[in-house]
Amino acid sequence: MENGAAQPVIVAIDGPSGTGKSSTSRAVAAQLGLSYLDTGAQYRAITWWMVTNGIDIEDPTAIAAVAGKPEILSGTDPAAPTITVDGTDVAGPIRTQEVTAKVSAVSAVPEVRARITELQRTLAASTEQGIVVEGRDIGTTVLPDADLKIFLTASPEARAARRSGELKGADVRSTREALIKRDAADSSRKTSPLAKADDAVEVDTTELTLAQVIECVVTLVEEKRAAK
Ligand SMILES: Nc1ncnc2c1ncn2[C@@H]1O[C@H](COP(=O)(O)OP(=O)(O)O)[C@@H](O)[C@H]1O
Ligand SMILES: Nc1ccn([C@@H]2O[C@H](COP(=O)(O)OP(=O)(O)O)[C@@H](O)[C@H]2O)c(=O)n1
Repeated sequence: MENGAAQPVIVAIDGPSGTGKSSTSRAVAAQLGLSYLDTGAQYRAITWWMVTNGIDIEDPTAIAAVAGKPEILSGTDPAAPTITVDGTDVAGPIRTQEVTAKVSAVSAVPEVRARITELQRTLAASTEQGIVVEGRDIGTTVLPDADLKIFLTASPEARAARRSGELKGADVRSTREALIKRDAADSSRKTSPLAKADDAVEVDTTELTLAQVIECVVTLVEEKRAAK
């Protein structure tokens, strides 16, 4: 057993859309008494602000010029995560098809990434028990010294089926095409693309239930905690 207070544990969970990052990260954080940060929600929030303020999404220079303007706040309680922009609750508006279609272009702009990465590092450094941070570049760029890095994968078919199950009325084929397009944009951008860190544990969730993925990650975190 360790002496004194336990060291905070930092967990990075990355992977493409629909692999189970959000559901797994939230549940793991809740079970282990850790904070939870959905970094995709932050990129969606800044994209929502750009759209709402009429910024041309095709113009990286215009995006860069205003990247510092919106104040983005993330609440990290896994039981009730929150996201606000300049004091407005944007949890609903950031999930629209319009924001989803535009988020990859906005999040590819280096000034946007620098801004959001700083917010993420500040939040991670301020937790007492530790935090589960999920996204695309957490293990590679945001928190390269994380105690545990997980990279979730799943077949495009499984991911599309999961996503279209959420978006009522969306057909699996067009959801699959949109996912593949977003993966390609996120993986090919110059600044911190979607990538597996060399020291990440890869978990293919295609044939696993959500409960099995959660259990697998909880076990890995507990092992890391015990070794600290
Ligand atoms: N292993 C799994 N098996 C079946 N459904 C899953 C699994 N993991 C997640 N889901 C479901 O798939 C959807 C997308 O999961 P989510 O956690 O939002 O993925 P991501 O954050 O990677 O985009 C959710 O409805 C979730 O409940
Ligand atoms: N760490 C991160 C997280 C998200 N993102 C961007 O934000 C988008 C939305 O992320 P998300 O996690 O909400 O996406 P879903 O997988 O939930 O659909 C991604 O497609 C990326 O363009 C990023 O660039 N870096």
